[in-house]
Amino acid sequence: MVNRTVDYGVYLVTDSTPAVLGDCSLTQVVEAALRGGVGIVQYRDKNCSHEDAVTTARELHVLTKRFDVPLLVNDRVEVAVEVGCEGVHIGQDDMSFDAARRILGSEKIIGVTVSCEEEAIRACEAGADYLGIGTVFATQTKKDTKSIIGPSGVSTILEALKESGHGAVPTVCIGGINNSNAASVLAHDGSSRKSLDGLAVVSALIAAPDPAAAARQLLGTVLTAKMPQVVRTVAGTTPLTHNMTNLVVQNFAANVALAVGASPIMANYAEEAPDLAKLGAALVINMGTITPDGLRNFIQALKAYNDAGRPVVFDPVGAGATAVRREAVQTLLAAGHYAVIKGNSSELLTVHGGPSVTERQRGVDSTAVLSISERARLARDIARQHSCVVLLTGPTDLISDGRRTLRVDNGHELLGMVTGTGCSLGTTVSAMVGAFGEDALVACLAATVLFGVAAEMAAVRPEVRGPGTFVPAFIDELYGIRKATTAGDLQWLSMAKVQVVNADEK
Ligand SMILES: Nc1ncnc2c1ncn2[C@@H]1O[C@H](COP(=O)(O)OP(=O)(O)OP(=O)(O)O)[C@@H](O)[C@H]1O
Ligand SMILES: Cc1ncsc1CCO
Repeated sequence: MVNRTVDYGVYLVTDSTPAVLGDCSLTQVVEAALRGGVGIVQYRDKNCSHEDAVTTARELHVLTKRFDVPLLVNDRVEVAVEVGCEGVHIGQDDMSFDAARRILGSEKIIGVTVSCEEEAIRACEAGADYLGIGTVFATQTKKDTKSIIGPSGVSTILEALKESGHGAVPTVCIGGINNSNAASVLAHDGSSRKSLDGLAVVSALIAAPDPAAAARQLLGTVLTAKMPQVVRTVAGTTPLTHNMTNLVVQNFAANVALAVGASPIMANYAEEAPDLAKLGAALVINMGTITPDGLRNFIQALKAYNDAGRPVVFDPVGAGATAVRREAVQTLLAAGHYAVIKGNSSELLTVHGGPSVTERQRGVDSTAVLSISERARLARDIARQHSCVVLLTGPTDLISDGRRTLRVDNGHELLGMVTGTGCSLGTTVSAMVGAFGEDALVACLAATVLFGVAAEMAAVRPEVRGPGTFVPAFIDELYGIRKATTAGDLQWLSMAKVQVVNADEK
């Protein structure tokens, strides 16, 4: 079993046949798809010579390494060995799993195609690193399909995996998935108790006129479909959120945490941090009402959480407003690692720019005027700089882990008229990242969309006449969405406005 985090969200399987690739270059198409957010690539060519397969796989491996994405080879284990790529994918009629494992060793990824419950359970028992479940729909590229299982067949297999204790094995489904049917395939799997980790596609990317755009669209669909799982996990595990936060928002942030199903503790004394981290908490460091004593406590608590391997969310409130805050930001950034850095544009310009930045915030609200693309780039660059997820708030929120960058267009202007909505979003993010550590980007996305949709629902309630009446309605809607999600009602998901963006676009 390999010990690395693989993003199975959008899984590209190559096809070099003229009917699919046309006269395009395979490496160019794969590069575009990687730019669009593909998280894993499988090189599949059943017909070419060993030498040609090795040459192509080597070219692809140079590319995938640049994107820090694993490359697998379909069936041809000897090609994978020669190229030194990250693993193989084998079908039921290919080399046996045990033989492949013996040749490749324990560090390589081995995925297996399965089309029924028995095959799925057998592959998991043998030690498969992930399963490709299919064929979902009949396709031009795979006419030799034993069985077309449809979305309901996928659900049956997922259910069987859960029942047999293999719920943790990652799964993708494959066969005729494209941007028109992806959402419904994922929605179908939502009824099962184990969710798909991603979608494997061939023609939807290889034959797409713009593979990068097609990959972005697919990724947006996959990430959106994962949000209910985050909300359910928080509701089901009641994660502890340890807030070292400002004097203004203590009560509001604690009530928001309760509404989303988390357990808040507002504790500013760092001596408590090791114990709380041991209890599985996630920490929020919010410097809204910073003091010298507060700063010392932040640093000590940050170290305790880093030592315990528990996530920390940094909310550099008012970062650009005063010299004291600008210096505190630098001190806190240098003191340890954050899972998430969140803030408005002014705050994150200061985080990015260091002490010489020209951004001068007038208070805790943002005064920066940046375009959406500038904000996307800012979020992406800070994420890379600090190896974390960045959540840049405002009327449009931008979220990036340095590789995938998303915009969320949910929310309501009343959120900007109430103090502490950004801070309580930080608290919510900590609960979501604390409960759903496998993908902090998805956790941030779920928190942000949940906030935005709850605000939209609250704003249209008849009793809401302004910021004062908005606050209790907003808390009620957060609670309502949590309750609906755990009861299987995902109507709120249709209100989500999520798009994967190209952070390189000027
Ligand atoms: N005009 C707006 N329209 C829609 N949503 C908004 C608007 N302004 C803010 N939001 C939402 O409000 C939340 C908080 O973002 P904001 O940028 O106001 O944080 P902040 O400045 O850190 O707030 P605070 O300092 O009050 O805690 C986010 O979910 C964001 O999407
Ligand atoms: C108004 C205010 N002042 C310091 S922190 C805070 C809460 C919103 O950021």
